[in-house]
Amino acid sequence: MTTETHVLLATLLAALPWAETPSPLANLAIRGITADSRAVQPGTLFVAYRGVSVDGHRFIGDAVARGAAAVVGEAAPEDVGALPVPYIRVRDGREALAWLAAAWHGHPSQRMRVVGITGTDGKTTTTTLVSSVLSAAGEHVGVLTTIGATIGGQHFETAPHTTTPDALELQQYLRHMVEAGVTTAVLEVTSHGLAQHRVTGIAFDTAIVTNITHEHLDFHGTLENYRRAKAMLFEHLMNTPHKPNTPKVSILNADDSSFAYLRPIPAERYLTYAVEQPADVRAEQVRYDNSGTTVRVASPLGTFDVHTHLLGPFNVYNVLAAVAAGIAHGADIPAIQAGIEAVQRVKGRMEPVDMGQPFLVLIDFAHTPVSLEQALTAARAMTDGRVIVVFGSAGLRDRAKRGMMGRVAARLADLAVLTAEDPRTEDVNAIIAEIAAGAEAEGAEEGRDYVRIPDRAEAIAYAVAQAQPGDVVLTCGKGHEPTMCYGTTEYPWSEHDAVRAALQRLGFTAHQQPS
Ligand SMILES: CC(=O)N[C@H]1[C@@H](OP(=O)(O)OP(=O)(O)OC[C@H]2O[C@@H](n3ccc(=O)[nH]c3=O)[C@H](O)[C@@H]2O)O[C@H](CO)[C@@H](O)[C@@H]1O[C@H](C)C(=O)N[C@@H](C)C(=O)N[C@H](CCC(=O)O)C(=O)O
Ligand SMILES: Nc1ncnc2c1ncn2[C@@H]1O[C@H](COP(=O)(O)OP(=O)(O)OP(=O)(O)O)[C@@H](O)[C@H]1O
Repeated sequence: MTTETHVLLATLLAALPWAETPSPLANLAIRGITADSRAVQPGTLFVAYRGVSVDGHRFIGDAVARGAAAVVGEAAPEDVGALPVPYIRVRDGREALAWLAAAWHGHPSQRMRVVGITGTDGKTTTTTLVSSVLSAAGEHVGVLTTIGATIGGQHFETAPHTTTPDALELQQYLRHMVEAGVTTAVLEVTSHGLAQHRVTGIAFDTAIVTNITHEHLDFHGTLENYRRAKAMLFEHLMNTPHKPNTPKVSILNADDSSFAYLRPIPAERYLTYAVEQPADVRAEQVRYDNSGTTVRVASPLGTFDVHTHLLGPFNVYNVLAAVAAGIAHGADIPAIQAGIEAVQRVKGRMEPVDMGQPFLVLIDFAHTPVSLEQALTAARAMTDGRVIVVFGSAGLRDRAKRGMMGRVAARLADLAVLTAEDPRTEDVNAIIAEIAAGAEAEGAEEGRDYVRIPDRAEAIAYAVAQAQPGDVVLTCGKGHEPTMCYGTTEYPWSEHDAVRAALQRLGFTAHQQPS
């Protein structure tokens, strides 16, 4: 990343939270920062770290040959060898990159309020609800989720299959927000992003957790590591600068097992939310009707009703988290109610597709055992008929969850259509076999309770063709995603188009606005 401007190396290094050397480097002009040697241009600061698949230190020579002005790395200088440019050793290259990126962009997170939302399931939905509540309360909100970034009314697509961008890109978004007059940034933050220091250096003011369950253990190794990564968001509260009149607030789900783990992490204010346990923000009563869900909330502001168009009992939790965020930011009851009500749908999350068919079709993003269970339970509550589910499991990701998802589907769906979900370089049939093994362990029988149709468009067509009036068809795991990965290629994909095409094949043609 380079620009016409430059920043002195000393200024950048001063942002590192540990002492860095040397004054002779003070006046070196840096024209850009990158961790990718292929992006180095003359004057760039190259940051080397030990990556997931390759050691970035291997590319120092390449970076220097392309004109790097200086190199930051984790390795001891004697292991790097003699360089014609300054080498600055740091304790952790990724961490250093994050602070350098923040400094390069002028620490934008220190110039607005920043809300971070983490958890296994419900981050995107909660981020959407929180931003709507804060907007209704008069804040100028910038948002970054899996679905993309929204800044000053403009939408930006982010990279496929990623949520939390790399530190340099993320800081660039934050700077853009400041320039666009954003007063509050609401960021969906993943455990990958936390563990890889993509959000390190961001001055978070409010941290929210949805829940912490089984996911991404392929990446983190153990549940303990996964929880530690999530905890980093809460540690960033007190480890980053305070802003005037802005307390550091920790918003926790008192019904979730993460509560005991996250509560000891220091903050200036705690707000808890729950349905079951006592909590600051508590659902006293939940009513479902055709237009959505009404929750009676008992809170420090008093007791009031909020109505959401979102479907599914789990959304009660997402709504409660957003109410708590509103309270933390000083929103009044009407603003909280208006903000929750304003969210009509979240793309690809329990989203109905209505082309006049006599059964319900919902597009959902559930891709974990817990979220699949939640989605199926919610679907079951919407019908006296059958629940038909279409889903797969991603290649090169957490294998343990495949069988677990098969078990969940066998227990909760009347028919499961097992299909592709980004197989990547794995064999789609082998992935489906692992899901099927889980389903069979739960007593499901192929042909009766589940079928295998690897082609996802065909799987969806089959599912809707099986539906009888009153049934619910739920397609899980792709949601909003615009591509599907086979091998190493991302092919265009639209779950919405696939569902609409399947319904058209059955003769349903009523027009629905594209989502
Ligand atoms: C597998 C994985 O975790 N990869 C992440 C990781 O890559 P990495 O930098 O360690 O990659 P590497 O290939 O080992 O390269 C090491 C270093 O060598 C450098 N290099 C490499 C080649 C070269 O010629 N020159 C060179 O300088 C690279 O630029 C890099 O600095 O660190 C990068 C910086 O943080 C991430 O962008 C990248 O995410 C990849 C793109 C990815 O797909 N991540 C997914 C799994 C992800 O993070 N997903 C979550 C959401 C998950 C969910 O909720 O479902 C997300 O937050 O997006
Ligand atoms: N609070 C919740 N608890 C459990 N499941 C949920 C919750 N909220 C949503 N879900 C389920 O998880 C799916 C994904 O929702 P959402 O995109 O909001 O979560 P996410 O954490 O952002 O996921 P990702 O990080 O993969 O984008 C939904 O489609 C729904 O099935």
